[in-house]
Amino acid sequence: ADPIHLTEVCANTTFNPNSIYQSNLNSLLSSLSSNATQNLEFYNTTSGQNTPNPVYGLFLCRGDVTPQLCQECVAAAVKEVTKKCSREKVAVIWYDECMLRYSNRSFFSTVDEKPRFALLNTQNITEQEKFNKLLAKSMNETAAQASNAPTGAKKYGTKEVNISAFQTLYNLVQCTADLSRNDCSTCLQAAIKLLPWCCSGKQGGRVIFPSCSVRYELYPFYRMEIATLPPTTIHPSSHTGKKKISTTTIIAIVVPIVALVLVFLSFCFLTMRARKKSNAIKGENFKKSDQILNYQAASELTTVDSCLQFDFGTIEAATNKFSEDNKIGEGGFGKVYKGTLPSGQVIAVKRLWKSSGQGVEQFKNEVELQAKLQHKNLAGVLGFCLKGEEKILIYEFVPNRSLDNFIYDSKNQGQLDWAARYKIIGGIARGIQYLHKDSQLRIIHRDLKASSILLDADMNPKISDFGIARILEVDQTQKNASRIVGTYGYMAPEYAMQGEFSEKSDVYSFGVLVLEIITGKKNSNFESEGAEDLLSYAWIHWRDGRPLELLDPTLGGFYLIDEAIKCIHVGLLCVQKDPADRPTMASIVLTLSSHSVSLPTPLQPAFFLRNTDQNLPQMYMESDQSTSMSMSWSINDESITEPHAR
Ligand SMILES: Nc1ncnc2c1ncn2[C@@H]1O[C@H](COP(=O)(O)OP(=O)(O)OP(=O)(O)O)[C@@H](O)[C@H]1O
Repeated sequence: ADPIHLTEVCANTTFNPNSIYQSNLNSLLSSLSSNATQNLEFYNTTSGQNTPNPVYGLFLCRGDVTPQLCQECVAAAVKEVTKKCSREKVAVIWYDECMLRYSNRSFFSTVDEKPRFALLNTQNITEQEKFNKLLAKSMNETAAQASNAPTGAKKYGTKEVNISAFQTLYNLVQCTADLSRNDCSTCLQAAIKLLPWCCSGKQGGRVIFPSCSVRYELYPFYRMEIATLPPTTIHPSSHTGKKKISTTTIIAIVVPIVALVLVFLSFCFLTMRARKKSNAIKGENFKKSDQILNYQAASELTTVDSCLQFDFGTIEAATNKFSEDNKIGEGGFGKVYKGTLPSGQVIAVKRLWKSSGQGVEQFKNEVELQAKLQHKNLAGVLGFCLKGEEKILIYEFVPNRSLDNFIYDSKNQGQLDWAARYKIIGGIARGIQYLHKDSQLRIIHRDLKASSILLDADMNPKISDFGIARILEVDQTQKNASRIVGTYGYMAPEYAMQGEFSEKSDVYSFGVLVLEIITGKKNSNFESEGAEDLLSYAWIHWRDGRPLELLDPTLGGFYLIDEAIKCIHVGLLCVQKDPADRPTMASIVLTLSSHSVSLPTPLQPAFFLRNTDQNLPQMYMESDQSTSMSMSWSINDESITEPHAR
């Protein structure tokens, strides 16, 4: 079988064609290829050591692959990396069976945990708690076994553990052979720690670093006969004992396993064929392995710092030194500038206020995770930039400004006819659904509002700031856990009062947005006869059987009645006081896209945060002016623990 390509990362420092670096790299790659034919499974070398631009490189084959497969894998890796990273000085490419990397810096005998990525098997496990314990224990034992080999020896370990009479857990760990015992152990521990993060509750998972990797499955994915041999260079006297154990175990374990594996493989093969088309996987690089292994890319962290980290000088140049002419807005988190990269790509640059004290590593990690979230209705994160205390986020530029510029502005309202508004509502719903359920990270936006919905050239909505609460909060200590990010008029009562946020608090904000989009009225600063806020106003019209009177007069009576009623109905259901009475985003998306869906009757919504309510904590009254802010409050503040919703 052909080697299975997983992914590669090319860093953004480049070399010139026909340079010394290029010729050193060429000889490095040919030396790696030829050493793979010498039956070596690990080889590191430096090319051009006496030139100003040496290149350091290595390959590592998985501990159980045959010399021939190792050789084929390295050859494929050389070919592919030359194509994919043709000008980059630093690259790493991973296959199922091998990895190859090179750099302009010497990385031998050092632990590198980045770039890294994870893959998970989409099947769930039962009895998660018991499984997690078993996995942690067996992984640690396998890691200890592999890292025990001395520097230069093969650092590879596998372990099979019975979960039940019918199920076995298979573990595999490996380090590059140049690592010391301690370094290998450190690297494997770091990778094992990430398993719950990527693959909790799943039947298989792997975390892959340049210096080591770990993987587990409920089926044998490595060659058992080689895998059961201990590392060749250590403890030769223990070979016989181990072999005896394996011989007796083989009879008891391997026979049923082989039968199970055959059943499993036939199942996989059939499933794979059936799903081949529908099983669309995010991330081109993972398609092949996903199809073959029924795998789904998990938060595929192709995260090399240099890929996502922009140089401060580049951003300064792109924004004309953060000039006022380039400033496009200012929000609760910082000023936003339009910028143009040397490649011509237009970007939005958010220069965060300097107040936050979060750690750089966690900031980076969070941005890296979020950069992987890709959806038509999200304003994507492209990267970040750090300098001293400066923290800057870089987004794709969305040209048509934010929704608030259209829905509340009497001059622009007319530009949004009914079809445009319905498309915007549907797009926002799909974007939130993706954040809640479909992305590998479960993200609760916490600050949905008209100004966080940007519009592209075709007036498609793109949700912005979707992970900013996480980016700014990731490293906050638990004692400060009640920090609130949110905006007056859009916050669900339980979130504003008790700091409890969930998917359902986003649903509440979505409901407010829907009502604003169709009425052209703002929930905060609401001015209208007969009601004190937009939600009461909508409810009264609904209750009195006059819902269509709610619609924005600038629509001029042109709308589809069914769609308009559906939007009002959904909007009112979303702003119910009890989160359990609010629909999920998935059911909202379904409702908006179907013709006949029966919905429950809405009750009177939660009326909350009205200017006249004297019982409200003072900070909310203040927040009316600043529209959005991060607020910390004391958990013990009595005024907050009393609910005030009517
Ligand atoms: N990716 C982007 N593309 C184009 N314009 C953007 C982008 N992100 C933000 N903007 C513009 O910058 C303005 C300020 O954005 P920002 O997200 O900082 O604040 P906000 O959403 O208005 O308020 P807050 O941050 O307080 O929630 C927005 O109104 C929008 O017009």
